[in-house]
Amino acid sequence: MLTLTDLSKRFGSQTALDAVSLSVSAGERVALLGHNGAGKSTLMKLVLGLMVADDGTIELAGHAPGSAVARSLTAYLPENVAFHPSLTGRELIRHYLRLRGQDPRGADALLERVGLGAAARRRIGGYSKGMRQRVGLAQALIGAPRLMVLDEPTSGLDPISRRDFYALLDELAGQGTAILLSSHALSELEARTDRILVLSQGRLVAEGTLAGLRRQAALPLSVFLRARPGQGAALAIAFPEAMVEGDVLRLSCAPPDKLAMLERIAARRDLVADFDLSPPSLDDLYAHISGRAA
Ligand SMILES: Nc1ncnc2c1ncn2[C@@H]1O[C@H](COP(=O)(O)OP(=O)(O)OP(=O)(O)O)[C@@H](O)[C@H]1O
Repeated sequence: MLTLTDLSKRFGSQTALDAVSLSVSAGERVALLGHNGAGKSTLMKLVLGLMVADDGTIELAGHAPGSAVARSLTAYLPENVAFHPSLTGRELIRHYLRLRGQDPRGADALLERVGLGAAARRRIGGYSKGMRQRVGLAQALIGAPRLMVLDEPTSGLDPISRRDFYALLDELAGQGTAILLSSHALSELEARTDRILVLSQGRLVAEGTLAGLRRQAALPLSVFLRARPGQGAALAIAFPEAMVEGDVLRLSCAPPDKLAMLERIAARRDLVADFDLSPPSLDDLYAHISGRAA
């Protein structure tokens, strides 16, 4: 549905994108991750035809970005949606439906779909940030787009609204819509996207599923041991490399050494009352990927 090949964009001496190649298939949910200034918005604006690349090519189902066909296939939700505050949600969506040559009576169903049915007759000026984001999403759903480009769509949404939002994306992807969204937070993308692309200083520095990125990074797991009553000192001697954290011992374990670590713990069941294994957090993983890139 979307193919970028060796895409570069410079602003004066600033390289915003440096030879980025990627693709998004129909029905695929792809997340673009990166720090502030990594190039995410620039990439999206190029895909939408709002800017022209210095080098490289973009194809949307074989069409050039910004062409009439490409525009009709694509929907966009900008990072900061700004709508006229004195219009109601319903008036606004009716307006956009008319602009797209569609029946304005479809507005209520669209607002219902994004959870704004009850607020449809209220003025947007009185909406919360999350509600304005949802109006933006309703607007992006007009015309059943084949490609949705969503710039930090979940910023300002509370956890329940985020969950609802990703459920809606699942539904759209299930109907074959290709989705490219940007985010700062790896932690919110777990199980919600098919592929993650990490941009750093305009370059694509990592690509894969979350599980694949975890495997590539091979970050150590944390192991927490709790001693049997009165056995704390003996346990610390048995695991001399451990750090004492309150009433538990903390060890670090490389992924290939997991089984050996379990055997070692089981061998000291006379000292160990309980243990926990915790994989590296998504924030650790992201810090590792972006740190390595820098
Ligand atoms: N119109 C512009 N003129 C000059 N420089 C720009 C322009 N747009 C973007 N840049 C620069 O290009 C780089 C990438 O910016 P971009 O907005 O694409 O990053 P981003 O990943 O979307 O960041 P954020 O997460 O903060 O939205 C930055 O260094 C930015 O300053």
